[in-house]
Amino acid sequence: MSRTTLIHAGWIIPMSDEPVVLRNQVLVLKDHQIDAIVTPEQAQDMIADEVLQLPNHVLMPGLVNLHGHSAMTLLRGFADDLDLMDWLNNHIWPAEGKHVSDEFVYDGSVLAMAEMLLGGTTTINDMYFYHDAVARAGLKTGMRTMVGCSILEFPTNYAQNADEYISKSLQDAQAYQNEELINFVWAPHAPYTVSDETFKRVVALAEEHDWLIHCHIHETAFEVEDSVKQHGKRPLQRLDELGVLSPRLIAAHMVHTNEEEMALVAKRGISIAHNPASNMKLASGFAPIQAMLDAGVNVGLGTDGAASNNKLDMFADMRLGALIAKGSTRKPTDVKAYDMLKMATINGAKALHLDDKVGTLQAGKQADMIAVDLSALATQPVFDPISHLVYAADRSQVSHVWINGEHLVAEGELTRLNQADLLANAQHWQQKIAAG
Ligand SMILES: CSC[C@H]1O[C@@H](n2cnc3c(O)ncnc32)[C@H](O)[C@@H]1O
Ligand SMILES: [Zn+2]
Repeated sequence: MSRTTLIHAGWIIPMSDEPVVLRNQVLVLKDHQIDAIVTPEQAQDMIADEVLQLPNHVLMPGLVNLHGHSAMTLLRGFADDLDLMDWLNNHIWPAEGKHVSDEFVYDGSVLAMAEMLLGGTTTINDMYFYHDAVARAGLKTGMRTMVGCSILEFPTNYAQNADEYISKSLQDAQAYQNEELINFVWAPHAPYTVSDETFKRVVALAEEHDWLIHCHIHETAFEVEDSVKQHGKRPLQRLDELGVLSPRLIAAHMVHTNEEEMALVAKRGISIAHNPASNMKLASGFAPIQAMLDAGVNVGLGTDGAASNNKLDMFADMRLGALIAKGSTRKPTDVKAYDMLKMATINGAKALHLDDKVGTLQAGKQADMIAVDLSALATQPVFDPISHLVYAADRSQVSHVWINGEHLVAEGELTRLNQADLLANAQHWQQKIAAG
């Protein structure tokens, strides 16, 4: 039987191309889908199973976290104040070698997804090991999950070599073929950990299985310089020659990108996942986001993992991303509030080829949406809700979250998950990891 909910919202921001703010309108939610946006007068004649009054709230599409490693919540605060290669080689990879297992990934991913849901994230583009555990966490929490199947040339607890990463990924994906909210993506880790031969295989497999590709690219100056030493070319050029650059690719970071490369990225139709907090914390540098947008590149927003951010807070990263874009170029008009809001919603959906389903509030789309309560003192008065969402609001102001029409956060509380269980589990892992 079909179920209708009428949501009366103070402001509705559908995230169309131009900044549109609808005042005091009603969104009609029918089962999994957005049915219409109507006036309160039109809504009066409608029969509904539920009516929600959200007079001080913005209703908008859910946030799309375009780059993350969910399970790394269990390593949050484990190694701070280091640059990327020191952090990975001397701290994170040894710790992952000791602790990462199916259980670690499931528990860490559920914790991450709970944190993200409470903060208004409705899609995560993940990249980690033990893909079945990530997919199970997505099903448990109700999060729309892109399960990134990592591939490296060296052994980890999950697999011994590229062949094994690939065969396990294909096997893991089989069980989830009919799950609406779970999709699988190839995730070759980075140009410095994946060989030419494996990249070529990934391109062929992506075409064969119609999967996207998600890869860390040009994250640090060291990565680019080292590639020039090892291969005689910058990573992007190497990947272009290997056929990796296409609209299937989501390039995480692209901090060190020159003008020629931006033009190539635009020409190849690649999307970029910008991770401002992780780039600042690992001291990787400032990605030239406005220049990329000007070049016509689709740029989305990501948190990266909780071990390098250390929050999974898209509101914090929208604010940080918009501020550092201006500070780094000394141009106040760079990455305006609405540009950033697009990055965190529709641009992310486009990168994941999900924009026919989510990313905007439009009739016929799946209902991935959030309500943000602006009645807090910190977001008063309201001249422009778009400004507040990017520059003033906090994730704690997210009051309601729906994914595919399911109400997963209501009045700021998780509806499916028990917070006390999540806390107990996090403490269990803290003790285990601290014991070495
Ligand atoms: C194969 S994906 C998981 C792999 O990536 C590591 N990782 C986490 N954050 C970053 C980053 O910003 N750059 C490069 N690699 C990263 C993570 O620890 C896993 O080993
Ligand atoms: Zn990453």
